Amino acid sequence: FVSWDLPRFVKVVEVGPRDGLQNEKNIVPTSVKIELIHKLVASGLSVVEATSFVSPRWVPQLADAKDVLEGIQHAPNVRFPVLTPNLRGFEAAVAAGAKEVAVFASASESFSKSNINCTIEESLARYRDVTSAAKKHGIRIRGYVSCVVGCPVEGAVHPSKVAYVAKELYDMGCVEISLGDTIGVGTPGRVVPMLEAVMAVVPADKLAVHFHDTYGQALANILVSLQMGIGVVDSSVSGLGGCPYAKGATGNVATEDVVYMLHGLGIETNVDLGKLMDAGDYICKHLDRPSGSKTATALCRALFRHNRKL
Ligand SMILES: CC(C)(COP(=O)([O-])OP(=O)([O-])OC[C@H]1O[C@@H](n2cnc3c(N)ncnc32)[C@H](O)[C@@H]1OP(=O)([O-])[O-])[C@@H](O)C(=O)NCCC(=O)NCCSC(=O)C[C@@](C)(O)CC(=O)[O-]
Repeated sequence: FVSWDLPRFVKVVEVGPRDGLQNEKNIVPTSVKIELIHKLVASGLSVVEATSFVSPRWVPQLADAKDVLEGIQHAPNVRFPVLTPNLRGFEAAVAAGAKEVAVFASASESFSKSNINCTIEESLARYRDVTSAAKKHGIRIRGYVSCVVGCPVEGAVHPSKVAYVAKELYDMGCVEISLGDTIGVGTPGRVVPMLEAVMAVVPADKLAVHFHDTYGQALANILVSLQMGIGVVDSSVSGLGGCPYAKGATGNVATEDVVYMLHGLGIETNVDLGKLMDAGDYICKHLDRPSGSKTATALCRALFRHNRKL
């Protein structure tokens, strides 16, 4: 499966405003979320996952989903998917103007229970209702599979379980399946067999990868995924994030680091790294924390040294 034939273009799906901010201790004001989204769009990103229409009791950080979605300036050729865990979330999202939604299942039974309070089969039944409603409304629907290599409770997850859930989501009408290493334990040694199993049942051009960087393996995992034919990569500006129901998991791989690697490989993204760093700087200043992106940190230091010499 693995080859050096890399894609010429990779679509970067920015998940910072959703995955990045869902785990923040302090509630980020709606206006800051909207400004962050606008800055991310200004950097050239064409898909920015904006928020989640989930229970505010479960994820209070995103209780302002409706206001965020309604407050965004919708630009042509830019998509703003939102997470919907059930029909109720789907209906609220559509009422607020969503044109794309995402459902999220798990390859691990324990994580399904702790994240969405139901079994894998129950979640798939809910998502069949959501996908059929989405088809009626002409809404694009993405499916996530979480815990594709490891689960915070069960440990290693067998590739066959990931393939099963991915195929179910694909068969019910999800047009893209994002494979999430929710706790960031994967290495290329485990990611390759997982992708082989999934690619045997879902075409590579319908897959995306979503790596958290807990063990610093995300870029290596992305590179092998590209070599295996994947052309869509999820990431979070400044490496924000973590899942409230996966203790110890850090943020997604930083978008700045992904873009730097892709450009270094000669792969186009349409993303302007400088403008992306502005977006990262904006949210990090608001959160009062340094960037989780090694690229942003190194480029800022280099710029500082350069300016001191002038
Ligand atoms: C699925 C539920 C709702 C089940 O939650 P539940 O408690 O089993 O369901 P419920 O039907 O009993 O509802 C509980 C309360 O939520 C309300 N409710 C019910 N549905 C909605 C809705 N859509 N929007 C707003 N409110 C809703 C409902 O009305 C009720 O309100 P109350 O009577 O207590 O006032 C809950 O477990 C939930 O919201 N979970 C979401 C958790 C979450 O967002 N986790 C982070 C997602 S990240 C992830 O999954 C991984 C990913 C995608 O990033 C990829 C990766 O990194 O691997």
